Amino acid sequence: MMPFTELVLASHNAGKLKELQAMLGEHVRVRSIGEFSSVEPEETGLSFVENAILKARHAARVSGLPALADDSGLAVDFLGGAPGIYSARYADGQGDAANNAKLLQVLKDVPDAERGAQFVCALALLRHADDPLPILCEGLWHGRILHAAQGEQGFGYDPLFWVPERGCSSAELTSTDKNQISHRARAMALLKQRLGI
Ligand SMILES: O=c1nc[nH]c2c1ncn2[C@H]1C[C@H](O)[C@@H](COP(=O)(O)OP(=O)(O)OP(=O)(O)O)O1
Ligand SMILES: [Mg+2]
Repeated sequence: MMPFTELVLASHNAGKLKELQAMLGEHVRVRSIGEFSSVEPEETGLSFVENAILKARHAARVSGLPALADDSGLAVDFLGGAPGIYSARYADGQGDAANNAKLLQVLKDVPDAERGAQFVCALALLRHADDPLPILCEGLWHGRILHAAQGEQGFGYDPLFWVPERGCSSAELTSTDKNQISHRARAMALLKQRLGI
């Protein structure tokens, strides 16, 4: 049984919000943090989990509702896991296109066999701002970094992420397909188990 009827999604990323809403919308009334605040808390944590908790805590505090946050990113093997928790800030806050251009440039001479990468997603659910025991779930999605952007769907690094099990980039998947196999989908499946929904 779902322990509450309404929750706030603590993300300012439209692509993420759409995916989370699609995965959760039939179970609970989903609100967006944008309805309550436009302030984005600084992501000062040193792990996905810490950042997810601090975003959820902020959202729970300003909304008075249970809050779910997603902290995610791309970990590239050749780069020792970078950009990782700094994925959104990889090109110094210039946005997705600049992040993607930088990644392609950095990996320019790296052969296919060394272009392995994983998307990482940490979800944190706080029942209230002072919840001492957040529910934490994570998901990984293994793939490879392409040599050029491919596809128009999704957001962020999707056009650069080759999905071996589908033989296309993540930006060439339909949203329905991506939402069944992605890092976020895996983390969400665990969260649903925890919530009994
Ligand atoms: O499925 C994905 N497909 C493509 N790219 C993705 C995905 N999932 C995370 N990413 C990238 C986007 C961003 O560069 C970083 C997340 O950063 P992250 O701080 O968690 O999110 P954000 O700043 O965009 O929004 P917010 O913090 O308000 O939730 O990883
Ligand atoms: Mg962020």
